[in-house]
Amino acid sequence: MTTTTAPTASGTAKSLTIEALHKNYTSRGRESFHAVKGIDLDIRPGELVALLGPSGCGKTTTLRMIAGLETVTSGDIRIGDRSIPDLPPGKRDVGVGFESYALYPPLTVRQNLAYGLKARKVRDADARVQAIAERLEMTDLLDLRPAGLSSGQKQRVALARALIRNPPVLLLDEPLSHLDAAQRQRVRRELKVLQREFGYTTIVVTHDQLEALSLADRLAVMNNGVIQQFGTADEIFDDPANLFVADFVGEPKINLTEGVAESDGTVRVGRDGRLVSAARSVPAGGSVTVGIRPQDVQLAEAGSVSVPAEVVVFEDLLEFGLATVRVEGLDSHLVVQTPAGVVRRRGDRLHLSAPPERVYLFDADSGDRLR
Ligand SMILES: Nc1ncnc2c1ncn2[C@@H]1O[C@H](COP(=O)(O)OP(=O)(O)OP(=O)(O)O)[C@@H](O)[C@H]1O
Repeated sequence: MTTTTAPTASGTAKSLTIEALHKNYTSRGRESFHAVKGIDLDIRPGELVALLGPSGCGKTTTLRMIAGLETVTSGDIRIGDRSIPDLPPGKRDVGVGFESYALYPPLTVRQNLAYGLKARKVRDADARVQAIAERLEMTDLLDLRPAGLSSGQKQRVALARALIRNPPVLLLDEPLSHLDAAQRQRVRRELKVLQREFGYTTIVVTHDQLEALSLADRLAVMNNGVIQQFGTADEIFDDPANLFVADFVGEPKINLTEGVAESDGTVRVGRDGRLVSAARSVPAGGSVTVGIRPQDVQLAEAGSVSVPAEVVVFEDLLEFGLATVRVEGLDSHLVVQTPAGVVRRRGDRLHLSAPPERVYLFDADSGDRLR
């Protein structure tokens, strides 16, 4: 396997490979907790991967194992060809942007940023501090001490500290969560520019999908200590591996409803509705969970294979509209995205359909995708 690519400003970009990684937290007198359950990830040199998942799914634990802040229960982590679980954190070639990573209180931000560089006798340490501070819009913070910083300011300092060493691998845990909206957008863009420029192989942990989509080359969607799907945003959005991924990724949220597979290959939805799905591995008469994204719902002719519905509420969001509709025989409403300028009113009757490859079917018990 090749593990290096073209030289970048930071030297040579390195791959990051994770194999069968497990973490079992054990503490005396307490039940052990299996937080990470066999993760595999193959991250290309210079690639930015977002680790996306709900609170408690094991994202931070995974990052801490790569950084060496947490021991590995089993499995391997390699940077390039080098296996790192037995190396101390300082020898791993990893830049860590964790908020909790303490700054030295008596030193100013400038001194904190320069500290590691000076310890390694880097000659242009002061110039590098100045340069990174300018890129992250934080020159005004350089002469302050950590105790005087807001949480958003601390976050930018943590990011600067991770970047300043030009590490081949960069690990960022919720790097923008405390910034206000405008700042978040600017720092996000700058982070991406720097990451591209210097070729850091990067993992960003986030539970914010917009952040993940805008930053990442590929997303790893995680739940319950397991990677549920690893792919580009389009792959994950267009071809979700299971019910969890379909439900977790996408805004507005996917419609999920119960359905019954018919012998003619259609799926019954509600009392009178039917849809065509491209899924073939569904036994006739079987109960399934049907998933359709609001963006994929189309209007159909009355009498065609479709789902009759009635508008309950319409929201005009300028760039598009959202119609919430009631379907006879379904417990919950469906949401339909409509093009800009199309106005629906309460009581409007519609016939809904969707392209067959966009009508996702999931096993009603396991949530596995039926194809
Ligand atoms: N030191 C520990 N001992 C025991 N259990 C732990 C320990 N640290 C974390 N856990 C548990 O492991 C699970 C995963 O935690 P982790 O912090 O990795 O999740 P996360 O996905 O990063 O969540 P969040 O977004 O809330 O930080 C959680 O259930 C957490 O309670």
